Amino acid sequence: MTDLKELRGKIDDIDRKIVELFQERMEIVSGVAKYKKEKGLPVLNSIREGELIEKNINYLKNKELTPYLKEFYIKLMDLSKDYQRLQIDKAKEGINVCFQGTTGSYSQEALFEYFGSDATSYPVKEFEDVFKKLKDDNISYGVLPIENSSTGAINEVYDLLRKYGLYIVGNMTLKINHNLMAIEGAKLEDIKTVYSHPQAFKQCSEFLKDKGLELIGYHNTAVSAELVSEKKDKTMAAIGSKKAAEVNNLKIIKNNINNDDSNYTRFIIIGKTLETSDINDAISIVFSSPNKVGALYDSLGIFKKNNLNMIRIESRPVVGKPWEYFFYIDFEGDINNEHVKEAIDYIQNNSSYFKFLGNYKK
Ligand SMILES: O=C(O)C(=O)C[C@]1(C(=O)O)C=C[C@@H](O)C=C1
Repeated sequence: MTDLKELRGKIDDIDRKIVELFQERMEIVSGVAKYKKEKGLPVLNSIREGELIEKNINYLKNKELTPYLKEFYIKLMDLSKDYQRLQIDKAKEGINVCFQGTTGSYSQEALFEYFGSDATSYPVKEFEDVFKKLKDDNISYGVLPIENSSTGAINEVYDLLRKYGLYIVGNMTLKINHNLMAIEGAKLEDIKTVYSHPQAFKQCSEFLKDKGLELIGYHNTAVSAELVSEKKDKTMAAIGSKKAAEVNNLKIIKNNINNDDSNYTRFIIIGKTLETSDINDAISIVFSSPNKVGALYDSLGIFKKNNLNMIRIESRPVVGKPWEYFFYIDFEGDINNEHVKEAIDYIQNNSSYFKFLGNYKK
């Protein structure tokens, strides 16, 4: 009879190999989790599981083991899925993102929409602080509003994108519903002063006009709500999101006061490095053309020549050079595409200033 010790010795040798292979498999599975997270794919793929079980059963020489091997793979892939979910959750938890404003601001709402509610959000006072804060090792990304569908570009953010060597790595659009809010018991007739971001005043100009209200521009809609809540003054109101009213214990006196019901703000996500991925389909650049006949025309023509769809153009003045401009262009494309490279090379070589701002998902 074979010695039990000897058999166990053989099992130990096999197990060591299994552990090595198990570890190797789980490391690959972790890569699959990363890919699935980026593409927004579900962890479970029943078709792949079925195919994998069938294929591996075919490798079996001892067919008596079929149900055992089947069970083994079902359990193995359950563990694989558990591990993938853990990796995805860990990646979300680890993300620290900075935004301008305070709890309840639209930027924070955009941040949670983009990164998920497990992300840790850090508020800062000014737009520029978001850029500065990204120098900290523990902050990975920043979220900033870049344009509104009713009032246009947020110029300060455009200017800051040139000043700092950071990249646009994503963008997201949020529907903005502004509300007039005040402390409990206050009525519309009591309100004399309204605090909010100047952009919000513009977006609610129809509602605000002819009411004799004093409008005081503040850093941010949510900071305005915070102030009104602190002052406990019935004559003061703020304009901001429903969330800002909730977190500051304010009552909404009038909801949806924006001029246009389809009021959207587009936010950009900025990061420290250029992030490339095969799902990225939008590119942002900024350049300034020499002040001579046809220079801008030629630069823009290169997009048509390369069959690239321009989606946005903004201009900002070059301070110190009257009537010279920086042109910000967003166009569809992926940085690895030959036509994109050709267009970018042309603009770079024919501009007095050029900066690549990022390649991200539209
Ligand atoms: O291939 C995949 O899509 C995986 O996620 C890997 C794996 C596996 O462990 O083999 C895990 C979960 C899926 O349901 C299918 C297969």
